[in-house]
Amino acid sequence: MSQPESTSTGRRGLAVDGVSARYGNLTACRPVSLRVEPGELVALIGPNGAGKTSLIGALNGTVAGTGEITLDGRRIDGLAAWRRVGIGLTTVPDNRGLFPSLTVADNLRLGALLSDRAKREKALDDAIALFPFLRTRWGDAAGALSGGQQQMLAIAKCMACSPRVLLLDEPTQGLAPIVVDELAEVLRNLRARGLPILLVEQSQYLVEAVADRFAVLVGGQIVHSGPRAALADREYIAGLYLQRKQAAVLSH
Ligand SMILES: Nc1ncnc2c1ncn2[C@@H]1O[C@H](COP(=O)(O)OP(=O)(O)OP(=O)(O)O)[C@@H](O)[C@H]1O
Repeated sequence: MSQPESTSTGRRGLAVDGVSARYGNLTACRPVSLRVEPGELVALIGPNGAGKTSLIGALNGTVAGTGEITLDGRRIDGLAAWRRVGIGLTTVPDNRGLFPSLTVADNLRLGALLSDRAKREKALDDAIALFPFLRTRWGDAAGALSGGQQQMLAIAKCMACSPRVLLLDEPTQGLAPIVVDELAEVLRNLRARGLPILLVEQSQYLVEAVADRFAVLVGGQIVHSGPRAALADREYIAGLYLQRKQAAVLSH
């Protein structure tokens, strides 16, 4: 990975320039560039195995990668994963990243641990304010919550880290449509607060409900990007997914 963390462009939000993701000799995602501005929700869609989760991993530092990642003008690609979280790059992983046997309270406290000490209590209070039901489940094991409530807790845990950007990997997995609507409302609310959000999602329903822009990742490459309105051309988007069959999906 490239080293400097100090370069400041003065530009706010998330800037991704030529970021790839690798597992040893396997390239899961070729160099990708994208921007997520403050108050913007960008969706990354694509077929299974396209490299979406791997790209999220390269951004948050849990998967090896190359390229430049800049958050609010600060280069972070040379930093360890935990330091990226401390700076404000937070992820809700596809498995939600909760500790099921710990209480709701302790999951949130763990989330807040990486936020600046002086801001920790306020970050925790803000996270709970977003999801008031959490107070009623404060002492319950996270694993005892419904799937939808666990997803909200996972987002609240990230909010307790005082995020500057939120990465969300397939949050609708296993959720009933009514819960997906609630999730859409939560994401719109976070976006309205100015938080940049990068959403990886298979559900076109959620993407159409919340995204400002989208990009299609196929075979580890962005093959198309556009405003939300362009998603209406479902036949075209579906055709892009099919390119997967023709593309050399992974290079070794
Ligand atoms: N830990 C790993 N080690 C080796 N290869 C991996 C690993 N994780 C993913 N891959 C490979 O990288 C490629 C991209 O996978 P990835 O999970 O990033 O795709 P995806 O677009 O998120 O797919 P899905 O929507 O099914 O989660 C796949 O071919 C996958 O087999």
